[in-house]
Amino acid sequence: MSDLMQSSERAARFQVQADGMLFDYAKTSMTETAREALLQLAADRGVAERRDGMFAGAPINETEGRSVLHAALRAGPDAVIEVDGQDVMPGVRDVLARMRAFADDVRSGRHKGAGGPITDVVNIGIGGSHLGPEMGTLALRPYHDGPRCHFVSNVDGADIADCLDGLDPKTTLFIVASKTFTTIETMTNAETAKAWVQLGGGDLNAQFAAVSTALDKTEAFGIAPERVFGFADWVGGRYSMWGPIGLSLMLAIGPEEFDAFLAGGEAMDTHFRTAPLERNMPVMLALTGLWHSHVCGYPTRAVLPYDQRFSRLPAYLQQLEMESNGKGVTMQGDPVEGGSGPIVWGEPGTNGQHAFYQLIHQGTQVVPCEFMVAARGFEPGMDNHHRLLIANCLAQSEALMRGRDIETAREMMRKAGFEGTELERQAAHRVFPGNRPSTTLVYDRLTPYRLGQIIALYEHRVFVEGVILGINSFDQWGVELGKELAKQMEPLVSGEAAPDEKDGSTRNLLAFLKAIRG
Ligand SMILES: O=P(O)(O)OC[C@H]1O[C@H](O)[C@H](O)[C@@H](O)[C@@H]1O
Repeated sequence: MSDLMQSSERAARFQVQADGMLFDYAKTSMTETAREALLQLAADRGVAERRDGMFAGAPINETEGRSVLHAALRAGPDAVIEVDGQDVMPGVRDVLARMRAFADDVRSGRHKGAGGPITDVVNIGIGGSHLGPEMGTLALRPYHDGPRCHFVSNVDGADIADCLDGLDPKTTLFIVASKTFTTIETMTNAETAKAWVQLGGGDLNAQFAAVSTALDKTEAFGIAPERVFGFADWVGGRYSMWGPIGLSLMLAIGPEEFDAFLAGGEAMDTHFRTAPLERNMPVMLALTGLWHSHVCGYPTRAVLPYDQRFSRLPAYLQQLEMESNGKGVTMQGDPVEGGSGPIVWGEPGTNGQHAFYQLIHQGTQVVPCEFMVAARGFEPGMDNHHRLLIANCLAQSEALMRGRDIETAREMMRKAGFEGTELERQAAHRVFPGNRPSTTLVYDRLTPYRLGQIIALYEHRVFVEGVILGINSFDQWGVELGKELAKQMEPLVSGEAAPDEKDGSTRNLLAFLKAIRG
């Protein structure tokens, strides 16, 4: 990598700029020849055609026979997008208008709970009905001017108990967010919330809203139709924060800022649809990812936002990337060539530097790092913090690339007064192999518009990687088996049924638990 960087043109040739953002992939081992081959692969695998099919409403989610149209949720006022010959946009605009009206009512205090204006909103959902709004709400903290927003997802009672502690059952609004409205975690938490509101003298009718594709089920749960916000099955759960699933975010930041978030997403859609592949940010982010995972063979990648408000971005991207591309078979059901998409993990910088960066710098596995940093923060008078943040981000990618050789380490130890074998031993610990790849995404500030751009960037990146690997990025059959077995397991935990059919380990675990639980 250092050799490649000797070329004075490297940095300019290995970057993509789009609408005020810069994606640098110069600190990788990708050569011009490799990039040409990767671009050829993208063309051969039909990335552009598949992309156009997605935006046109073709049923590219073939295993479920569905279109993939989350982009319709952020499409501008003139868009016409057809599914089975029907324009879906009037429906999209209608539900968005209803969300806006509801958000305005709640935020202005016109829509009240039993105890007066809504002070707190609790989004009850999991997976795609949780991670997006939670990540986005944390990311846009400087824009919050609505009720406080909280998120409950885990079936562990600790989650909802800790959330409700200190909230008022007469002024808390619950949004039950579930595409299917059958997810056991969400339904269990929603029932608990219902009982809590009832016990506390709240107004069940006014203090519950629902977001779902299953309108019969929201009605059966007892949520008034005027507070049900529906969406279609062509919006995948992990791609859904742009529509009704984003209601909690809209309540926190207001409809206008939410519009800016949508506009950012749409701007990235336009870029993705129109920029030539070599200057297309999602395409180059995807090709860099595939270079690392499928050519270099690095099994994981770290997402390292130097932006504290992106603290939940790694978790969000874990679902987006691993639930989309963590599959062993192609669309046709054949084994995936070269393996599924990579393991994604990460933490905001600088925190990670004081924890797991040791392995990234000196461990024997190579972890491609995806750095992100804003040029400016939101904290007036704290630019000293922000300068340090940027400096650390840039220093890490430089250190990963340059490393430190044994001669330099020896020299350091000599200066520190070491000699002989002790000098050699101390020097060995101070060697950094270097030649470790990273990319860096730079943006001005984490505004709603930028958030929209960045999330759409990653969505399209996952799409491109999926197309090239031949994977259907829009189903998730791999989550089913565990759910089925959990259903069978519950009566064994409660003691209603005997675990005779289970394996020895599971029987042993159940017996140990039973001995404690009684
Ligand atoms: O929105 P829901 O239907 O409640 O689904 C919530 C989540 O659970 C499922 O098991 C899937 O793994 C996720 O893709 C989904 O986002």
